Order: sequence, then C-alpha cells, then structure tokens
Amino acid sequence: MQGIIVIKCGGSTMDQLPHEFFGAIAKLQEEGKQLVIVHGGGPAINSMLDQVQITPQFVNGLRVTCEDTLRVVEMVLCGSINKALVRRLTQAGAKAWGVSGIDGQTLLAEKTAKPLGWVGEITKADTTIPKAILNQGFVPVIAPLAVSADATQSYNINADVAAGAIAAALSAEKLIMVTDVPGIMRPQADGTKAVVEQTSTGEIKEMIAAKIITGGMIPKVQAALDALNQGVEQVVICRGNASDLVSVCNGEAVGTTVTMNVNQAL
Ligand SMILES: Nc1ncnc2c1ncn2[C@@H]1O[C@H](COP(=O)(O)OP(=O)(O)O)[C@@H](O)[C@H]1O
Ligand SMILES: CC(=O)N[C@@H](CCC(=O)OP(=O)(O)O)C(=O)O
Repeated sequence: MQGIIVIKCGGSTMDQLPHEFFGAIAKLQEEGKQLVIVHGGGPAINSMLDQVQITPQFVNGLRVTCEDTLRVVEMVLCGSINKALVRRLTQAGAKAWGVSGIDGQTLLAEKTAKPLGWVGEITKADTTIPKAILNQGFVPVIAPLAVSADATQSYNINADVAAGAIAAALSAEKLIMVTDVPGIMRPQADGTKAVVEQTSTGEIKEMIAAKIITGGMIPKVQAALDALNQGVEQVVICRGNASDLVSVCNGEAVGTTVTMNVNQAL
C-alpha cells in the first residue's frame, strides 16, 4: 500500500470547497494515492443548535457538550455533513464511503476529565475499517464521533484531534488540515499578517501564550504536534482549494508546515 494521506476538512470551509477540490481528490485517488478524509462541521452544528435554542459554548476551541448538544453533534456530523461530503466526492468522480469513529469502534474514547461534558479523550484509534474501505478502492470519509469501550456512550471529538489520531494510527505520511485560512497567521511589524511557512513546538507554545493562536487553531496545532509525536511524517495547514491540495500531496511547500522542532526540519 502507498503512503496514506489524511485530509481533514474543516467545517469553516466546507460550504466553500469548490467542485475542483473534490475533483482533485478523485484524480489523486485514480493515480493510486491512499486518501482518508476526516471532517468537522462546527458551523453546521452551531446553526442546528441555534434552531433548538442552545447557545454554543467553547473552551480553548473545544465545544462544551451537554446531552442535548451531543445528540445534535451526532446528527449533524454523522448525518448531514458526512453524507453531503460523500455526495460531493461522488459527483466529482471519487469513490467515497462514509462512516464515523463509532463504526467498528474506530475511535475509542473515555470522558474527558476537563469540564466539557460529553467530550471524549481518544484512547485508541483502530485502523481496521479505514483500511478495509481503502482496500475496496474507496476514500473513507470519517465523522469525528467516538464510542466508549462498552459501546454505551458516544463522545464528541474535535475533528482535528480525530484526524491526528487516525493519521497516527495509520502511520500516515501526511496530515493535511484544510481550513478557511491559508495557514497559521502571524502579525508583522507593519501591522499586516503573514503566513508562517514553517513552525515547530516551541514557536507554537509561544504563539498560544501570546494569543496569536486562538480559538479553533489551538486544537489544530495541538493535534498536529501529537500526530508528529506519534510518527506522522508531515502536517500541513492550508486552504481548501484544488491547487493547494495537489501541491501539498506532491510535496510542494504550501501553507504552514508544522514540524517537531526547527532543527529536525532542516
Ligand atoms: N494565528 C492564527 N492563524 C490563523 N487562524 C487562526 C489563528 N488563531 C486563530 N485562528 C482562527 O482559527 C480558525 C480556523 O479554525 P476553525 O474555525 O476551528 O476551523 P476548521 O473548522 O477549519 O477546523 C481561523 O478561521 C481563525 O479564525
Ligand atoms: C469537541 C469538539 O469541539 N468537537 C467539534 C467537532 C466538530 C469539529 O471539530 O468541527 P470543525 O473542524 O469545523 O471545528 C464540535 O463540536 O464542533
């Protein structure tokens, strides 16, 4: 099997992803690339919560998930978002197969000790289902829900964290985090913001402490570092367009490349 590339599609950009983006995935699949998609859907969850009059609440980019919120998260992610992505991939000529981390106990989790309600900490990512789907010639499209070992409880998992755990378990060569910004942005002396082309553990800690990295970018960079720690070769944060995706898959520098430390990258 060729090296596996995990693509995390953020909810922030899902509605804007052009047909060409999915076409690029179809083409890469045709060329024999082993692609796995893990998706988010934060904004769609927020809008459904709004309809049922629950106010979304986040702590460091993670959703506080009460019982009712969990029901909405599961419905939106495993239902509408997962199926919409499978449809768009299929329209573009890719073969896509949607599942969640609950299916086949792909993502096992325990309740987090943090005061976040039904948010899980992943204890194990099992690659049986993603590999079986890949072996059938399909792109697995995975919703970031996890399940308890006794299968009695679902857990809400941040999609970046789920993607990082799945990429690590698959020993992926790349994890590409597709989002609504061109990479990690850093303010410059002239007041503009520029993409950080390459960053590492120390600089990330410094940017979180300085509140340069905030909100949804926090779990993203933490998941990136965890994935690298667990053997994923490269993590890239970039925008959701076809040319960026193809460039990253072909090893060209686009967006922000996250590495363990600067020396290692040289
Ligand atoms: N330093 C930063 N550089 C870029 N984006 C940042 C930074 N800090 C915070 N963000 C925010 O992180 C967002 C991306 O995270 P998130 O909204 O969770 O996206 P996704 O749904 O793609 O995971 C950006 O839209 C931006 O508002
Ligand atoms: C625990 C937690 O925060 N779960 C996320 C899962 C979806 C997600 O991560 O979506 P994005 O990729 O669009 O952010 C949530 O409920 O929003």
